[in-house]
Amino acid sequence: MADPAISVTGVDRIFGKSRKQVVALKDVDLTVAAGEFVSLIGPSGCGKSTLLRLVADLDTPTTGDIRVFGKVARQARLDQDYGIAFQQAGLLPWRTVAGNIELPLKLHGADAAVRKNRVAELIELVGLTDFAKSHPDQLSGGMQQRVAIARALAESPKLLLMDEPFGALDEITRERMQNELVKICAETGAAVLFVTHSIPEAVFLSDRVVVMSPRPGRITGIVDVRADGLAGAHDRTERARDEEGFFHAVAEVRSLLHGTPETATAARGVDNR
Ligand SMILES: Nc1ncnc2c1ncn2[C@@H]1O[C@H](COP(=O)(O)OP(=O)(O)OP(=O)(O)O)[C@@H](O)[C@H]1O
Repeated sequence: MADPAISVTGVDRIFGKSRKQVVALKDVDLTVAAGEFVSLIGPSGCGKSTLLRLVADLDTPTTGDIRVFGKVARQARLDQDYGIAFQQAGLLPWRTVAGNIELPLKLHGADAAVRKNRVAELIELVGLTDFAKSHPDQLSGGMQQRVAIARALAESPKLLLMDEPFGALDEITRERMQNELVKICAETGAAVLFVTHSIPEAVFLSDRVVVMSPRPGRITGIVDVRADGLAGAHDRTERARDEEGFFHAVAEVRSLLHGTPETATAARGVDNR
């Protein structure tokens, strides 16, 4: 069987020493299958970003093991096995839309013709063909975020790590971006680990929603949205937002977040394949 996109085994992350110590993550085990969309949700400070940073090898666990497509996290980073998109689009203001998307390809030595074709493909994928020559300050927040997503996809990663990429957007733009992300994932087959504070966003986008508790950050339950009758994340359409299964999954995530799991939810909470 193919290696999972991510496997996190027995991970703790403790910051600082002795009395000033912060146990940001404790006993975290999580597997994200190839092509699977998994969201992390939990109160502020529960360690969501820390977990994402560990997977991206921007930080190192105190104990435990992290693999990305079967490789240690550092090797996966060196091999550019994933794309990253964070809340701030982080675009270079002096480069055009095309220039920003092209950057990772340029840094990694792709030749000019390859870069040109790939950038044109990506700009079309995120619907910004008319803005290829614009600069970031000429774009709305949603458009900037689309550029950041295109840039994260530049090297066709089979995994995307996204930390509240739509957190700064208004509700309408946010829903539109969620719909686009579903389409992009269906087209690219990429797995996603996605941090969010929004329950409906997590449910709409994900195959599974991982609920975390604060201090020390642990996984308290996992809601399999497909078990509520929704299509897999790649096949979701706007209509899913009105389905009964959607509301049921939202209620399950909410009850786990508030620490009042229903019996069924608690049973499903240990489902971590
Ligand atoms: N470099 C660091 N040094 C010390 N403590 C840290 C560091 N990074 C994170 N922490 C602590 O670890 C805990 C988890 O932080 P983290 O940013 O992962 O939470 P989060 O769930 O992403 O929060 P939010 O939803 O507010 O973004 C917090 O208590 C935070 O203060």
